[in-house]
Amino acid sequence: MSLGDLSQEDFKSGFIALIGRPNVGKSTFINKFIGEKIAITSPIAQTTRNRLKVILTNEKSQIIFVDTPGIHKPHHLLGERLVQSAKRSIGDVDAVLVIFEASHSPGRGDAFILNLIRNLKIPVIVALNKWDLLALSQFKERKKEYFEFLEGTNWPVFCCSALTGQGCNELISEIEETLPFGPQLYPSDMNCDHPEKFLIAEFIREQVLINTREEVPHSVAVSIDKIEDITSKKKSEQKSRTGILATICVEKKSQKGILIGKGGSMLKKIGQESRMQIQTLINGNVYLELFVKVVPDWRSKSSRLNEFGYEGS
Ligand SMILES: Nc1nc2c(ncn2[C@@H]2O[C@H](COP(=O)(O)OP(=O)(O)OP(=O)(O)O)[C@@H](O)[C@H]2O)c(=O)[nH]1
Repeated sequence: MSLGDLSQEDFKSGFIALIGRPNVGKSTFINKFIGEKIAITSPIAQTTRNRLKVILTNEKSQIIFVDTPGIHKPHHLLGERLVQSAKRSIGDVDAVLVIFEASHSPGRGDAFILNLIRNLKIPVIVALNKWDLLALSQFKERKKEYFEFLEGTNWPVFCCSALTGQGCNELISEIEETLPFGPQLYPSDMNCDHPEKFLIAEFIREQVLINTREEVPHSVAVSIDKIEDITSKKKSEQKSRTGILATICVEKKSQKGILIGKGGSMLKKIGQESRMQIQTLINGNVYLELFVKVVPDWRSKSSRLNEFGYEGS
């Protein structure tokens, strides 16, 4: 672990918040920038619930990305907390990367975000993401629509794809350029401010979202009950192994049934797929045991939200 040369005068460092409607690709950008999977992504909106800081360090700069939950009109207490959390992030950073989904023309939700950041006193960079979904014949028209939509802002605009990486290097150079001069704030080998336990829970939640689609989504939370070294003492079986016990909490009995699936098939699939991801994260073998518990209405209960780490203001 090493900190950069703090006396280096031309080093740049700072925090940049990723802002955008749910599902625009904020987490996919973060993973692409870092070159490994840290933030969870799924086709279901509002995957990101906690503020995750992801750190990208090189010889010239340290960029600290603050992933935020997608901004939208809230429908319940969890939704309100997510939007509060995203708004709070904007107040604490050196710059904002606002992401729009270029596969659609700008709409009312985008205008809501634009109004939120229009008068900010910090630099704003615009990413028109999912550019890979556009046909060549749409490029010119879509660019024009967004330039009109952003009129009067003077913000730099990048057409890119967080999925393919198109335009991402240019975006990183612009962010580096924008950040203030300052010392390295985190060690060079640290790329995330959340403990592994949190990431493990997020990987399991991601597989629940991907595999159950619309049937369970937002009423799921994962708690990690135990992580222990279960490496066999036998000389012939000396491969290191980590045992993980986790509970998936849902709001309704019917959701528990969906999660377990016929003969336990769904839970088995979720377990197998999240285990693969966790093994890559911790670089070792994993034995994962999952339980499903019904906690009625947890999203509307303040104490439960705090327990799962969704802090209020
Ligand atoms: N085709 C394409 N798909 C993308 C791109 N970026 C993200 N996606 C997909 O869009 C979906 C949402 O991406 P996320 O990164 O989870 O979006 P998010 O903004 O973090 O979502 P929330 O956490 O819900 O706010 C996933 O299925 C991604 O694979 C892109 O550049 N091109």
